[in-house]
Amino acid sequence: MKRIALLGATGSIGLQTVDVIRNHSDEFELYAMAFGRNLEKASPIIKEFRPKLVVVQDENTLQQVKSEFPELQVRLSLEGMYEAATHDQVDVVVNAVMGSVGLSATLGAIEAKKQVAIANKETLVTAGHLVMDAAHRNQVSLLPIDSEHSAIYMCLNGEREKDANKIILTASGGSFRDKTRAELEGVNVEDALNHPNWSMGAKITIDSATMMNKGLEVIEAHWLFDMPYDNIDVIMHKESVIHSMVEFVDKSVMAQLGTPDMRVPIQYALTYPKRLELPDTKTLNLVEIGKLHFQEMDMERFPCLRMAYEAGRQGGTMTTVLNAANEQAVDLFLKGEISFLTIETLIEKALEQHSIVHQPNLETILAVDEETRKRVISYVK
Ligand SMILES: NC(=O)C1=CN([C@@H]2O[C@H](COP(=O)(O)OP(=O)(O)OC[C@H]3O[C@@H](n4cnc5c(N)ncnc54)[C@H](OP(=O)(O)O)[C@@H]3O)[C@@H](O)[C@H]2O)C=CC1
Ligand SMILES: CC(=O)[C@@H](O)[C@H](O)COP(=O)(O)O
Ligand SMILES: [Mn+2]
Repeated sequence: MKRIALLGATGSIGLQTVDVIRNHSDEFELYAMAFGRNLEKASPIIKEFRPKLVVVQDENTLQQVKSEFPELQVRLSLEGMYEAATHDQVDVVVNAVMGSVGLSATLGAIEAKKQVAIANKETLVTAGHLVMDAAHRNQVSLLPIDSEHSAIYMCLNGEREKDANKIILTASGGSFRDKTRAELEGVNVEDALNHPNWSMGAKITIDSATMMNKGLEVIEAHWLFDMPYDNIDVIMHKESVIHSMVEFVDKSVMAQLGTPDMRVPIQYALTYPKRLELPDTKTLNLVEIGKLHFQEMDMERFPCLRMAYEAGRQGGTMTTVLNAANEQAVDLFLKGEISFLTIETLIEKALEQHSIVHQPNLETILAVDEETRKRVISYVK
């Protein structure tokens, strides 16, 4: 029985992880869970699984949980997530919170030598060198949940690291794939949240529409698979059937395919190296699909992807700024305070105005993150 600490339990990945745990209750126990403020979603999970420890984002939510579940141990905020992630009864930490707020829990879990299943890509973008250094020191392997990285992990299974030549990430194109830049002028939040293939949380759905999601995934792949940026390609593949590919030194290419269902990579990260049945997911029917399409990425149409490659190549705190500026700008867009195209303008400005710090420690990363968010707000208020 694996005891799981699930961070971000009320989100899109969190709820699908709960589903996986429910379907394999003989293999997994939900020992601890963290969420923000969504008690409506958290309450039924607590009732069903009776976790030993629950972490919430603020005092008000903490009081509500305590009054509904007086016997529960409830903790607050970042310290609480750290406690859940490092708890001596926990075997596996699933990090499915949104944003760089997940960083200290990831680092804590690694130092505590937990198995870490990571959906929280912002952790790797903001501080990939710290996370990977901790993982190597503690001999902890990070099991990716992000669909592309799970696909790459599967393609590399049993291969020698040095035989992999290139990673090819596929991009769906998001909600505005077929729009020109001029047509993006008038788009609204509702349109942007309408992803063609995946049902996901709001922030990542906007990232997908700006193509920043793929940019973050390029940086995530760089750290997870120790691959230089020049050897990571992105291609447009609108069907999201091929989740990603690896080209080897002999030009053989391995791809991982499946219908878009995040429970597949979530479950694989929990069961690796074995697999378990996933009965209610759709079988891939290539004959029904008929054709798969591929297209080169246009860096002028998708400047967020260009900025992510540039920030990744510059390294140091540039990716911290990229991530924090993006999180802040997307938040402003979701609140209706800026237009869709202003997201990329704000990120570009924050990157231009930042003086890089090389090999930043955790303190510097947290400071740059906070300062960048404030700066982005100051550009519009
Ligand atoms: N959704 C998907 O299919 C995919 C997601 N990912 C990645 O997985 C991560 C999660 O994405 P997704 O599930 O879509 O996001 P959601 O927005 O759906 O969920 C985010 C979760 O994090 C919680 N949360 C947010 N801030 C805090 C905080 N300060 N303290 C505690 N909990 C917090 C939320 O709580 P509450 O709602 O209660 O406030 C919620 O449970 C992201 O990094 C995303 O990029 C990667 C690949 C696919
Ligand atoms: C499901 C998943 O992993 C998302 O990150 C997905 O990749 C979004 O798709 P695009 O960013 O390709 O639109
Ligand atoms: Mn992805």
